[in-house]
Amino acid sequence: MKVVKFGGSSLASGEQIRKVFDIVMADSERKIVVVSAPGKRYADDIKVTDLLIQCAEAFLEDKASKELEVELVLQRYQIITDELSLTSDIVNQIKRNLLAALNRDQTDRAQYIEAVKACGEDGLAQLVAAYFSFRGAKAHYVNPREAGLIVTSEPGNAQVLPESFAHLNRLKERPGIIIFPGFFGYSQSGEVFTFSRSGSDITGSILANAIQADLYENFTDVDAVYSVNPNFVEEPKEIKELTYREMRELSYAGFTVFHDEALIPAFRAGIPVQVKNTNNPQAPGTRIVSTRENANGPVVGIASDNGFCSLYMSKYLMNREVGFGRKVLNILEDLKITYEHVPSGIDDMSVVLRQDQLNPEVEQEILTRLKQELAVDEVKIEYDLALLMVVGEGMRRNVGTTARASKALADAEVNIEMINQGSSEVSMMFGVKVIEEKRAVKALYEEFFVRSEYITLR
Ligand SMILES: Nc1ncnc2c1ncn2[C@@H]1O[C@H](COP(=O)(O)OP(=O)(O)O)[C@@H](O)[C@H]1O
Ligand SMILES: N[C@@H](CC(=O)OP(=O)(O)O)C(=O)O
Repeated sequence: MKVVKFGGSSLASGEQIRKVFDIVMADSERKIVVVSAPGKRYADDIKVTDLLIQCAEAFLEDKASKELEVELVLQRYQIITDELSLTSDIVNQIKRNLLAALNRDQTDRAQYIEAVKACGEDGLAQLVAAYFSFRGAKAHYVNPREAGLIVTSEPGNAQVLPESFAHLNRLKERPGIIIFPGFFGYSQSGEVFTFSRSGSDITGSILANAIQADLYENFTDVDAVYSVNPNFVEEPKEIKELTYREMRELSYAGFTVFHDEALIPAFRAGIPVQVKNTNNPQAPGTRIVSTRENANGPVVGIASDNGFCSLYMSKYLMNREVGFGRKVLNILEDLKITYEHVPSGIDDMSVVLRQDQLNPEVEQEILTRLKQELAVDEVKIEYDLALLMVVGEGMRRNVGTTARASKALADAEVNIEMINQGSSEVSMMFGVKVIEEKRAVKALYEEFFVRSEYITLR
């Protein structure tokens, strides 16, 4: 049995949904189909989830444009329905559900937005199920509440609760193909909560674990996971096979093609994940597994992400002060700030954070508390950093990878602000200024994928 997830780009139009139908019907093992909300049809298009967020905000603020915002959402479903020659019944049903969410109680703002956001996936799952039936397939929509997908009550950041897996396991006994909306579940008290953005990947992985699927197929709009972001380098090398650890590091560090939290449920059940292209299903794609046999050099991929800052502090004899690091992290915990890395020296320490967690007041509070409570000699925050992650299980066995990476960056005149060879042993992090991000990624790609191939060929 297989679980198949289709991303928003695979469901953005009637033409795309026809491809989805053909893919699912081509393999009778494809039992559960997880769908996202309609995504972008072209570069400047707006995803339905973003339209829904705008819509919820317009209702909360009682803006004059609120009816128009509803129309924009419904239009997307109407166009798809027309393209698939379905009757308007399905759009009327989607409209009723959306209006019910929009007209609900607004006391809890976050909860209100959650309920509206989930309408994107929920409506499209109903539409896709109607289309499959129209084409003569035995398929039906299943709601996550009815199926027992129970999650924590964290708006936009829900986590699956363990009891869900036993409930969802029963889905495999249902006849026909199940069309399941991704991205959200229900709390124990029955309220909708969504996963973090792009979280339909997580739903697919949870379902694959729950039914002990043989494979979790994740269909998107690229032929494979590439060794570097294809928006940075033209026609980058495809990755054939990756381990869960490598993929988790890469997706967390910027490979948006697969959600970083989506690997854990599949990994725990030992289910391989295959990333494939809806627009080119013949392409083999990328397989994510526990152990990898193909060892093509120490590095498998280079990811990058920006929007980070570094909180730097120094204090003479910091190394001898018991509890210094804990006190710094306590201050951040008090302010509910998460951190990414903590590179440190004898007398200094940096904490790398996502900078959207700071504002002038929070920044001032951190600086004041560090000076008053820890008596640091120097403290400063450096903004606009990009983190580059060089990933590969082969790095554990190879000597000199760090030297090669730093030389490549030096040759490209990229100033390295920070290096952290993490304890995971499969990754190495470089901090650079955001303006140098692309140049740095290209230099590393050249070093590990272009130059090394050239050398081997010769
Ligand atoms: N290393 C990478 N390999 C492949 N795609 C990548 C990589 N890094 C970023 N991407 C981007 O991820 C996109 C697919 O993810 P996403 O847009 O979320 O798809 P979906 O709509 O299927 O959920 C690709 O079109 C590509 O631009
Ligand atoms: N529609 C949601 C969830 C999702 O997974 O979308 P996509 O498959 O288009 O990344 C979002 O935009 O966040």
